[in-house]
Amino acid sequence: MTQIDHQVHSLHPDVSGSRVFKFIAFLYGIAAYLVFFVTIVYAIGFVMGLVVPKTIDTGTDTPTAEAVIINLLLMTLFAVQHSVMARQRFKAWWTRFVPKPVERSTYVLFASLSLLLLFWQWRPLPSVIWDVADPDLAVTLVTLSFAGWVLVFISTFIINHFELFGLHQVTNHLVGKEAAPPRFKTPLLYKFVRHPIYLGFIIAFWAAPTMTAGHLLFAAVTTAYIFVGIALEEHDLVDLFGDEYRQYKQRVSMLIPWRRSV
Ligand SMILES: C[S@@+](CC[C@H](N)C(=O)[O-])C[C@H]1O[C@@H](n2cnc3c(N)ncnc32)[C@H](O)[C@@H]1O
Repeated sequence: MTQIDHQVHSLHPDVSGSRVFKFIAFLYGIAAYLVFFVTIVYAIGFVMGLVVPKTIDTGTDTPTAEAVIINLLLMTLFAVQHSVMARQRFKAWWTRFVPKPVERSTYVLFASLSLLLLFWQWRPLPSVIWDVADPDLAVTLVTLSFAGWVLVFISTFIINHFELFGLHQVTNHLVGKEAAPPRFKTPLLYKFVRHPIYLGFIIAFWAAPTMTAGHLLFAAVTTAYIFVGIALEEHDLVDLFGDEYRQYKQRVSMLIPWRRSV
């Protein structure tokens, strides 16, 4: 290091290890988690058409073609943000600017904000595709949709809820604990399907007693995106865990427990 470099370094010391930074990072992690939590709870109301002021079937009246384009753009924005920011190469690049301990929280925050934008700007397409008349069947579908959301929540805890949403990372950083390297796990539900969280989303989105064109567009595009997301995620998991993950793929089905192929 030259004399000048040394002086510059002394003027701008690395603050990421300081106690103040650790505490601010921790508060940021909590704030990002709270934004995520509000977003996911809102998502349940948005998709199921319950309680929240703006649902998948309400909002500004928009001509059909325009509504489809706006909705597709909103879903594409979420998909691109969510997939690009999850890739190892992107993480390696942007942790040059974003401190590593808050990388996951920042990802969670951006994903939540792009979803909130989607909920806010989503245009309804009210044509009814199906409307279940039988009250028992309608209640069964609503229950199934709730069960899908419950499956999502339970599965996040089974795989590691607090690490998935960044709280684990900022807490470890606060108390000065080294981040553990990622471990391959197949706890409980992961012994039956490789992607219980995504399965929960698919069930929650499709099990609807009244399916409008807008809801159908949402369910179809998100399901297609889930399959793309699975391909990208599994590519990374094979890179990370090698044969252990390859064998898991052969042993355990993707989404449907009794079907090997999916
Ligand atoms: C949003 S979670 C979704 C997990 C899974 N795809 C599911 O649907 O339940 C994505 C994170 O879980 C990690 N992951 C997925 N399966 C895993 C496994 N069997 N063991 C460890 N980590 C896993 C991925 O690397 C990724 O960081």
